[in-house]
Amino acid sequence: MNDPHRVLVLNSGSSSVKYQLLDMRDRSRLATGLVERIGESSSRLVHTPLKGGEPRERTGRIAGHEEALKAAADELAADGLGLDSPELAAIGHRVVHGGLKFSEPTVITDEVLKEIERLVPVAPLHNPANITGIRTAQALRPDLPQVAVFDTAFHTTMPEYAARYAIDVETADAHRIRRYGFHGTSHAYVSRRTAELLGRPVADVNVIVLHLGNGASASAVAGGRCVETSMGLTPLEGLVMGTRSGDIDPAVTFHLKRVAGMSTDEIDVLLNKRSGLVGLCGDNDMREIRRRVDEGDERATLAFDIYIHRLKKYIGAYSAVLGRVDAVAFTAGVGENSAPVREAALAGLEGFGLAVDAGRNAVRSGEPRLISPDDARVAVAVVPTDEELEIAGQTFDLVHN
Ligand SMILES: Nc1ncnc2c1ncn2[C@@H]1O[C@H](COP(=O)(O)OP(=O)(O)O)[C@@H](O)[C@H]1O
Ligand SMILES: CC(=O)OP(=O)(O)O
Ligand SMILES: [Mg+2]
Repeated sequence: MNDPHRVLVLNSGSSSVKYQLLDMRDRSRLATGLVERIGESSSRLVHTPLKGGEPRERTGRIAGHEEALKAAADELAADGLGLDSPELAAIGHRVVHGGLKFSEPTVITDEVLKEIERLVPVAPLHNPANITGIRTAQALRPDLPQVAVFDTAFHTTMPEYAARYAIDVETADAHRIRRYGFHGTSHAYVSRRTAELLGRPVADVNVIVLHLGNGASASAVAGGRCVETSMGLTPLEGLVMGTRSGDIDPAVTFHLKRVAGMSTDEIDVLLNKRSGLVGLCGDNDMREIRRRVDEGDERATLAFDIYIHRLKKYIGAYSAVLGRVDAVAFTAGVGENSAPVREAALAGLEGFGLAVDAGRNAVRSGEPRLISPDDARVAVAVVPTDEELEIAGQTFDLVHN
């Protein structure tokens, strides 16, 4: 009989769950799925069996993450890929905040789960969903190893001068306040794939990775090691995001408290859920924003310009941090799909050796590709991220060795 060779990956977000079942003998996907708008009346599950069969969609309220995972398990079972299969080797979980303790993929024990719970205040949108995902999976297959792969892990190589905030050292250390960074699985995968695309060893290549999804972050990766990233103690710092403000003067929060009479919780919701693109123009989907920009909508245009301006500042800053940049790589929903964002982000940066070829930029493809002109000093690439494949690989390596 075959050794167990399948890995289920769960990527539980604040209001969605993405899942993939992979066969690790050839790293192929057996099924993928997405449950979105969890907790709303308009929840939707889309399940795609990849070895025969059409995508299936289910709509109607899915109350919480536990129900979402059970629905996903039912869909897998309907394809003969149920979680009860002896071929399943492990379940891999994306865990957003791993704090200082976790710099490697980790088999989840009660201790590990406790530490992930302790970190809820610094990843309030993400860690609770990750914990529910782990508990539900444990209940379904208590005998299987469950592995946590942390968003923060790749950033633990940041030098102290990049990771430490310039605040009182004793206070910072007492509360473990420092910059952790997130989306690390994606930054690691994309920087590696970018080096492959250039046909050069990772160790020789300096890359700026722009992970532009609903959450968004930039990283500077020197020879495969992260040296700087835009998210901080929590996934709120840095770039303008779908619903998050990114960088602001921290005194804005005191002002909102003292002058506007807002509570800490209200400010938290304002900055995490009612800011960024949605706060600026009412939409957080870049497709819709671009449609409005093309129609001359002023609020959407200003939102787009603010988004691009912030991105440009980070590209400039990370060019200085790296000293020599070999490539800029765009990834995640916006980075992979929005040619106007890529074009605008690099416009005027010829002095940095950065340029986009309009024809190449317009090509739609799921493959890693260059969009810079042949004579460009710095390569510009679109590199689709695959957090699930990366998590599956790390999970399988850990339980197999
Ligand atoms: N064709 C497209 N053009 C522009 N933006 C897109 C397109 N497809 C998706 N997006 C953007 O990608 C975002 C989702 O990115 P994704 O990486 O899936 O985010 P997350 O993992 O944070 O949910 C959407 O909110 C939307 O703004
Ligand atoms: C850490 C983070 O922001 O994740 P996401 O983009 O999935 O919200
Ligand atoms: Mg994402």
